[in-house]
Amino acid sequence: MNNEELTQILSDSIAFTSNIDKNLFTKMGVKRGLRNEDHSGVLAGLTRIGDVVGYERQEDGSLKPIPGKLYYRGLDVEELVAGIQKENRLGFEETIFLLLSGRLPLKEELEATKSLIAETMPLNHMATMNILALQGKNIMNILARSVLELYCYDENPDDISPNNLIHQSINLIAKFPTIIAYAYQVLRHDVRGRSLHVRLPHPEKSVAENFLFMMKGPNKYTELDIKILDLALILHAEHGGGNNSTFSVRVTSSTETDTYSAIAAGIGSLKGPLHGGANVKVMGMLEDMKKNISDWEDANQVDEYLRKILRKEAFDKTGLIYGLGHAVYTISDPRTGLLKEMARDLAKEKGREKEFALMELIENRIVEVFRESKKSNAKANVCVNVDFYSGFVYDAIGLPTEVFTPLFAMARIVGWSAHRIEEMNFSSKRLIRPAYKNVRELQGFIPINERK
Ligand SMILES: CC(=O)SCCNC(=O)CCNC(=O)[C@H](O)C(C)(C)COP(=O)(O)OP(=O)(O)OC[C@H]1O[C@@H](n2cnc3c(N)ncnc32)[C@H](O)[C@@H]1OP(=O)(O)O
Ligand SMILES: O=C([O-])CC(=O)C(=O)O
Repeated sequence: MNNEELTQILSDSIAFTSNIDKNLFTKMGVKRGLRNEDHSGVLAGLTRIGDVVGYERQEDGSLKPIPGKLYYRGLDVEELVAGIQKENRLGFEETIFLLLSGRLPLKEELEATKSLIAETMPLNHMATMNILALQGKNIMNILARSVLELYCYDENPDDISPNNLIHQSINLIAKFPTIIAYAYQVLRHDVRGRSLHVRLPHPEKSVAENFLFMMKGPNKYTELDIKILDLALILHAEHGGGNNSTFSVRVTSSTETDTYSAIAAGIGSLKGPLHGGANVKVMGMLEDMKKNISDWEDANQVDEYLRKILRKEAFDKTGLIYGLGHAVYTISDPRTGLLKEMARDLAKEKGREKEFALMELIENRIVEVFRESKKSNAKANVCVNVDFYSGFVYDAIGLPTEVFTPLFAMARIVGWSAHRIEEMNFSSKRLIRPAYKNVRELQGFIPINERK
């Protein structure tokens, strides 16, 4: 038997070995996807960091859908954004302090946070050379490998004292933009044959501006580009303990492993198209739609294309409309509205109003088409999620698709850090170790000469 034949046998066995009847979950009281029958998440922990609210529990136990709310350390994110915008400031560094410390910074604390982050952004020479040498086309993969590489440059990588956890968190938060920008520059050089630019981050610039500077060079971005990137970073920074990547970080951290291993687990999770990878898929879906409908203002054509996706006849044929649906939000994702309003201004500045109007039309049609196509077997409420507009925003500020999901990681590293610190420091902590019910019947050992 050759290797291919053996692989085929093993691959054919998957249909049998992985077949677990959906009804068994209900019968045995096992929560599929750690979700209750009403789609709400099984409570897996307590946190003081983020709160994601999409429904209210009624006295009779049923869920009442409500407009989505997101809180960072008890502060409504819409209020945080409005406060920062009113004072005409950028806010990502303030969000970092808020999420790590639990409160808004005083003026001098904010200034110190900005300086510390900017000063920590540069990579040392060896780390730069090693990251530049990493081969590969996927920047999430390169980011995970780079994070594991940083373990080697840390004198105390396994020290889990609170002080060292903060030190490591700041280091990773500050270095993610640099790693991502350099990884993209290498890709651009290797794959597209363009010059290799390794720009040093500037100690006076914000995270958002430094990222644009390292990606695009001086004078290649506008004030609005910086502002909207900063907003996107604020909005992606944290999403409670239950989102898949943060939960992965918490699960991994509960073994008391090192920071780099735990964060690499989060990156691996976020890369998936059902989670952070959806922003790339949304743009692909939009491009495909633009090619396949003749009139971008015709709601009937938009509806028909969306129906085709749901019938697995269009785009990636998975039957999924990317940027739609959420495990918690029902009526709205509060981040989508905030991003959309700035995206509207951006579309105007960049002359992309026609595309923005198409996105708005899709947003207006998507829920109805979903409901009518899915009928009774889908949950009653769906809304567009944050990934729906984020890809358009990044594209409009001239950032390439390869960095869309890494940008999500560049923000979420803050939430991951806060959750890792909480997971390792709450007084009644326990190793996270749920159970799986085995539903395989027993088999006996058969001597090798008697097997058929
Ligand atoms: C930042 C973020 O991570 S936000 C999420 C980003 N991901 C996406 O945009 C990918 C598209 N969306 C989805 O896949 C889903 O909506 C998820 C995974 C995000 C959330 O799903 P859940 O709330 O768990 O819903 P659930 O998986 O229980 O789905 C219920 C039904 O609706 C369907 N459904 C949910 N979302 C979608 C969608 N976007 N397109 C098509 N069908 C969908 C499911 O296939 C399922 O149908 P079924 O009962 O016939 O099997
Ligand atoms: O909460 C979730 O499941 C996914 C999400 O929106 C996020 O992580 O930002």
